[in-house]
Amino acid sequence: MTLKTETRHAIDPETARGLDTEGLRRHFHVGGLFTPDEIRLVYTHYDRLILGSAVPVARDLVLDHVRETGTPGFLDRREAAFLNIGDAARITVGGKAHDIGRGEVLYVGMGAGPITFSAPGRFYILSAPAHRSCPTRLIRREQARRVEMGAAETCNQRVILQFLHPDVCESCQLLMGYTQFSPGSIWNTMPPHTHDRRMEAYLYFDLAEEQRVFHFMGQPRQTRHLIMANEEAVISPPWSIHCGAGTAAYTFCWAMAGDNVDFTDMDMVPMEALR
Ligand SMILES: O=C[C@H](O)[C@@H](O)CC(=O)C(=O)O
Ligand SMILES: [Zn+2]
Repeated sequence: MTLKTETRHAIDPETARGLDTEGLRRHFHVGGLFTPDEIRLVYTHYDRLILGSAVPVARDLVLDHVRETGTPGFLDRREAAFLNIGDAARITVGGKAHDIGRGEVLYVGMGAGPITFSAPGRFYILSAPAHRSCPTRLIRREQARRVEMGAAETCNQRVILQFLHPDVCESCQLLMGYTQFSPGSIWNTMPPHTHDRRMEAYLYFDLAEEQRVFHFMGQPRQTRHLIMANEEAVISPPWSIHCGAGTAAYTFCWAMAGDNVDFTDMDMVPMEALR
């Protein structure tokens, strides 16, 4: 079987407060992605966002029927985005081939049909329910919206590349992109924020094997941490902050689903409010 799907239920912040490390990881940390010749999906009950991976090596991988969605085809009532974190490869959707380089994103609209992933791509999968069909589109790095943030003195100089963003590519509710650091900068999203209107998921990648990112979550006055290795993901509930510091440089893909697609709609948490 080349498709493995796991379900994560949504939990409330009071329940999350009482969890130990293992419990927090069971609910919010996602390991085991990027297994060769498999499609792995995590169906979350946070805005029904699905995240996962497809790593075709010896053969093409096809994403079509996923029992958890209750529809004959995966994209019948959903939209998706695929980020290639591997070498240049091909994704075929509805008979059309898209050559997708490293760091590029393919947006696929509702109803586009089965998706075929070809080697040597290493694909991060994101999908959310959709209510209409937006055009399928390959987005190159230079087409993404660039937002420069932070400073070297605060170890958080970084560029946010926004791919699924209203100014770049139309979607129903998926907003996504990735953030890359300048050498010596390791802090993402500090000071942090919440956005109760949208959940978020992070995938940490381009992190050296022996390095880790300390990812922070929880309500602003009840913070917890999760230790993340390369190519591991974390689910951020709408009530949670999401930020992190690495022991070395890394890149992370952020993705959101929910009530709006306004990237700047955040409730900033001043550092003095954190506990
Ligand atoms: O809601 C937005 C997300 O948390 C991320 O885009 C933040 C981020 O990439 C960063 O500050 O580096
Ligand atoms: Zn956020």
